[in-house]
Amino acid sequence: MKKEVAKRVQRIDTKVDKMRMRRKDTNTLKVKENVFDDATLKILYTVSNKGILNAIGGSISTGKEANVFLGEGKDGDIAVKIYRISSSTFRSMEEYILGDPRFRNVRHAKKDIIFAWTKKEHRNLTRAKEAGVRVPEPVHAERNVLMMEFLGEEGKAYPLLKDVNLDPEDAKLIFDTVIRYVELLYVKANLVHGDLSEYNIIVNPRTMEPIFIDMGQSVTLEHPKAREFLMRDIENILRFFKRYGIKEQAEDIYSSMKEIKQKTNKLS
Ligand SMILES: Nc1ncnc2c1ncn2[C@@H]1O[C@H](COP(=O)(O)OP(=O)(O)OP(=O)(O)O)[C@@H](O)[C@H]1O
Ligand SMILES: [Mg+2]
Repeated sequence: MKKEVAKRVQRIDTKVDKMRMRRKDTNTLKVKENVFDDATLKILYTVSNKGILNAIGGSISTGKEANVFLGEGKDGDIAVKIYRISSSTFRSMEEYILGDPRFRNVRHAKKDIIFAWTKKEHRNLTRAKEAGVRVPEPVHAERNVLMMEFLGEEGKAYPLLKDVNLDPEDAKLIFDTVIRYVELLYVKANLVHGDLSEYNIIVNPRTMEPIFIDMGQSVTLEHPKAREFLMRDIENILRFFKRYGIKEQAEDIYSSMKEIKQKTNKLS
């Protein structure tokens, strides 16, 4: 048993080492920041010991705050989203803050915020799923590492909505589903995505099914800006689908959702 675990860790280690090597090659490499700092490596060991992640593979994406990798889970491919603890902006901040006794705990605080954020994304995905919204199935959150269903085939991620060629019929179908999901989130899950756009919707190219991703910033309706975020989400969607001849008004969509919400509340 121990041996097996060691083997798994070794596989993760080898992959990490490869990543490190590739880090030198800034052109091919997408991992610019220290994703695999010691703390994160430890987390990868932990989830490896728990049997959740067997190996970590190639980079799927490098974002502002997180990197997404293909991973090998218990039952096949999973997506591994790693929030970077040390971002470059934070490092320069450290220079000013470290050594100042008032901020003795700031590094700790920053970490805690990232961990809370990761957990929140996991929880938001669960909540969205329970409301009937198609999202990547959350697998596990550990510190700054979120593991979830990999949306893709044979190691290749499905495209984002922004990169899919749509005929007007598919566009209308996807649009209707996206609006239905926004409504389900709002009415059933009490959630607003908060960063919804063609960049955070994945499309299964075979079924043309839209899938919402990136829900770390999603807020509950108690949030003071929930309404503002909801309007912005709807407007982003309308802006994207305008090119396919869809010309609805954000206000109308919002009013209709609000009405349904009020009716649902009265019933319960
Ligand atoms: N479950 C998944 N399956 C396949 N690909 C995914 C999955 N989740 C994310 N991706 C890919 O990784 C990219 C980045 O993911 P995501 O949008 O969640 O983070 P992000 O935009 O980098 O976050 P931030 O900008 O806050 O750093 C997506 O655009 C998508 O291409
Ligand atoms: Mg994103």
